[in-house]
Amino acid sequence: SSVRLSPNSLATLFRFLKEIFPVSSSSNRRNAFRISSLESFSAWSSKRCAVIGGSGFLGRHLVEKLLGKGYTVSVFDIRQSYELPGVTFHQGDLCDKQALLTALQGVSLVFHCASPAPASDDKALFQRVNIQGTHTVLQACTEAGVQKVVLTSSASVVFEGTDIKDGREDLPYAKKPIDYYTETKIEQEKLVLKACDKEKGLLTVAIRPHGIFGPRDPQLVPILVDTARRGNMKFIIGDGSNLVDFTFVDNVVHGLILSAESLRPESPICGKAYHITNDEPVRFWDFMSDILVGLGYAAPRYNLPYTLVYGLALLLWLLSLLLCPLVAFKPTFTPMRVALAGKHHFYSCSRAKQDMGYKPVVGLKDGIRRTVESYPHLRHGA
Ligand SMILES: NC(=O)C1=CN([C@@H]2O[C@H](COP(=O)(O)OP(=O)(O)OC[C@H]3O[C@@H](n4cnc5c(N)ncnc54)[C@H](O)[C@@H]3O)[C@@H](O)[C@H]2O)C=CC1
Ligand SMILES: CC(C)=CCC[C@@H](C)[C@H]1CC[C@H]2C3=C(CC[C@]12C)[C@@]1(C)CCC(=O)C[C@@H]1CC3
Repeated sequence: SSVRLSPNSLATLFRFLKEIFPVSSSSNRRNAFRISSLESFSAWSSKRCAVIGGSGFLGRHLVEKLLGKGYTVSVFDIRQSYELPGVTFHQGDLCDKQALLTALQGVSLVFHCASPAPASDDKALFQRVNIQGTHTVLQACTEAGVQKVVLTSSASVVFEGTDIKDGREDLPYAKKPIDYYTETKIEQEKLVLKACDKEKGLLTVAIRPHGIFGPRDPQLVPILVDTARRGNMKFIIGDGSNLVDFTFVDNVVHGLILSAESLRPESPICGKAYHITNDEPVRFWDFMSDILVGLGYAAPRYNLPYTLVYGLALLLWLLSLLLCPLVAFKPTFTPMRVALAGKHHFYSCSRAKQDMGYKPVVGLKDGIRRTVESYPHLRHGA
């Protein structure tokens, strides 16, 4: 028979050993070496983590999974959207280093999942939170002795509004990002990957999901249903054949935890970016139709030329900018959404498969079914 030690019991064992064998710096070098090896081992295997942005859609799914896997979780967010036994909430702005330092005490692993919503399109806010804020997060992690940082980046960092088919991570960052959100996600990812420093003991990795959907998602399904309820979901932009990645939230959570657990000084994933998708590109309009029909709405049927819709969206966007001091209106079909709806954008996750053994845990059909079932209040006629 064999004895199994969990990482937590190893950490306890380490504290015990340290107490009974106090190490003096010069007298017992061999012991010091043993103890420091144990210390590093215990730190690497520690299950104390913090989720920045843990009140959000992805963050909350991540927190729930981490708890199920035996992690001790602290959430840091500007708002508290739920309560869960075993989770400590720290309400604060990630640009505030002191507030972060309090939340990061004793934490060895940080998941950074916070960002303003892409729809806000607020340049100053994106710059403050995604760029300056991430800089502050990295400083706080270094000061608090955090060993691993896992960033939720986005596959969109390489998307410029033109087709991407089976895009790999070595594609260059978008030179003309489609919006401020993407522009600042690029800078954020660069900052986090550059901070990876084995000598200083901080390891970082960036996970790039694409089109996350699932229960409690505040944007994809709600925006889609709102558009359908206003009678604007009759048209297909382009010929409807463009393939896109939509990623069920559980698969993103799986990729995030897998990357955290693979992040070690000798691992090939240090300082790198990884696409995490469902690995099942789907026609954008088939995916939208499955969700709409599942919720009792009609699927879009009439095709409109891509360039016409894009041109109109651009015009409306410019008008909204010009008129914003007089009337506040937000067009549903922004140029960014038209590009996302009418172009191919799907990504290869073979690097994640190879370096960390990633494989989606929920298939697309199953993910769509679970998502539709989770929105009874958005059903047609509800
Ligand atoms: N939803 C999607 O399709 C995709 C999302 N992502 C990324 O995934 C991450 C999570 O996104 P979602 O969960 O969808 O968004 P979300 O809006 O549901 O969650 C973001 C969370 O960040 C928090 N937050 C915002 N500003 C903050 C600040 N200054 N200080 C502390 N907390 C702050 C919000 O309160 C919110 O709880 C983001 O980094 C996003 O860029 C990447 C690819 C696709
Ligand atoms: C045509 C229409 C009204 C579609 C409604 C659905 C859209 C709201 C989504 C379709 C693709 C989605 C998407 C994102 C947000 C929601 C959609 C535009 C992101 C921009 C979210 C943040 C990212 O990092 C990239 C995503 C790409 C896909």
